[in-house]
Amino acid sequence: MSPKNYKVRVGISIGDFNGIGPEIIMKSLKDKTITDFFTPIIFGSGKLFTYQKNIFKLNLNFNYINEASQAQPGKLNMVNLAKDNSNVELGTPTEESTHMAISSLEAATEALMKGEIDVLVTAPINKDEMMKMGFKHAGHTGYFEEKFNKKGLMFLVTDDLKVAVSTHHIPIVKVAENISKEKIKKQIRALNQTLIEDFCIQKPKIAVLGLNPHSGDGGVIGNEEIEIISPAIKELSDNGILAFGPFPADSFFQPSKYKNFDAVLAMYHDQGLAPFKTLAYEEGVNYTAGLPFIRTSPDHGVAYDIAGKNIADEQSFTEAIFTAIKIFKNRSEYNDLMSNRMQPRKMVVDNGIDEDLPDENEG
Ligand SMILES: NC(=O)C1=CN([C@@H]2O[C@H](COP(=O)(O)OP(=O)(O)OC[C@H]3O[C@@H](n4cnc5c(N)ncnc54)[C@H](O)[C@@H]3O)[C@@H](O)[C@H]2O)C=CC1
Ligand SMILES: NCC(=O)COP(=O)(O)O
Repeated sequence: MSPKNYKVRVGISIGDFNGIGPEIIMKSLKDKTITDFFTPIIFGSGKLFTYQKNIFKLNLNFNYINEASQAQPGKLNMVNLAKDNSNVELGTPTEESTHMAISSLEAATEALMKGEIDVLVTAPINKDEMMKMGFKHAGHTGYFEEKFNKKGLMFLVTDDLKVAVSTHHIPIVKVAENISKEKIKKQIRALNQTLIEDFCIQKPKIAVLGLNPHSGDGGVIGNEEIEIISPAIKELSDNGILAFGPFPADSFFQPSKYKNFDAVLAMYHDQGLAPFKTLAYEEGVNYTAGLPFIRTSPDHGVAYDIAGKNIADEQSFTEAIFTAIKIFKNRSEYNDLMSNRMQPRKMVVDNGIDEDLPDENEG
């Protein structure tokens, strides 16, 4: 078990440095007492951050290191991935900034897998530019799934509202064919498990949204609710998981409804993220649940339109850091609790996050 005063080592990948990544990272770390709470380890470049900290008039001092294992508590550690000057063109992605985004993510992920950092917080990337440079995934989620050989669940969280999405970054025309009873069952189990293990909610109540308008209206506007979603919910609730629905998505996000549940499973990206970002934008955190390692990020993108203007709000990034730390501590406590249980009472915990979920058909 980590002692109570253990300072979690928070790895930070910098994303596209021509977006708002470095600005929100530095603003999140600007308070001199921040290292009392955790040990930051940025995978970036000293010269790049020195240049940008002057633009944003921030007074930070970094401890430059060659690898994460050299990080020191009490300091703003920076793994210096590039010794030369970087050409900064705030507001425009370049080959150089995209290349650095990939290097930073890869170095941070390696450190995470080697145990040199405890959690990873990723600053926003430009998926399109990364894919043009050979990166295989339309986002971090797919990248981590491949790296960790496990299906993750895109889970957007605040204290009050938690929304997961059944399909991730795929075209809308592919959504229906990527929804299945088995997949939804596994995702609800995964959601149930992450709520217990990572968020300390003992008996989570989970709402599931329908796919079609009015949840299909008895089948006249689509059959996925009748054939796929309702049977999945029924099987799980027969087995003790508190899953409810399918609810029509258009009216679900009234406070009097969503506040009755600990989390929501939406069927596709914008069905879940549009209401989430409307209700919880500043403090929203994107957490990739169900993986063996902890990764969070802010709930926004590279924001090229405001890069360099010194108006980017760092709150979501700060929340991403503290959410990752909280999950790390909750998970450690949960694991301690489970491993200390007396043998006869030990349950086999089906975390429901089987590796055999079919890949989303992105093409
Ligand atoms: N985790 C990640 O790596 C994510 C990456 N993206 C990528 O970002 C790029 C741009 O995506 P958009 O849809 O334009 O979303 P965006 O989040 O970058 O921007 C949407 C609007 O929100 C504003 N905004 C975003 N973050 C802000 C902040 N911290 N403070 C103040 N205003 C903020 C922007 O100025 C813009 O007007 C795309 O390439 C997308 O793939 C988008 C979401 C997450
Ligand atoms: N809309 C969420 C998003 O784009 C972030 O995705 P990912 O990079 O976490 O896969």
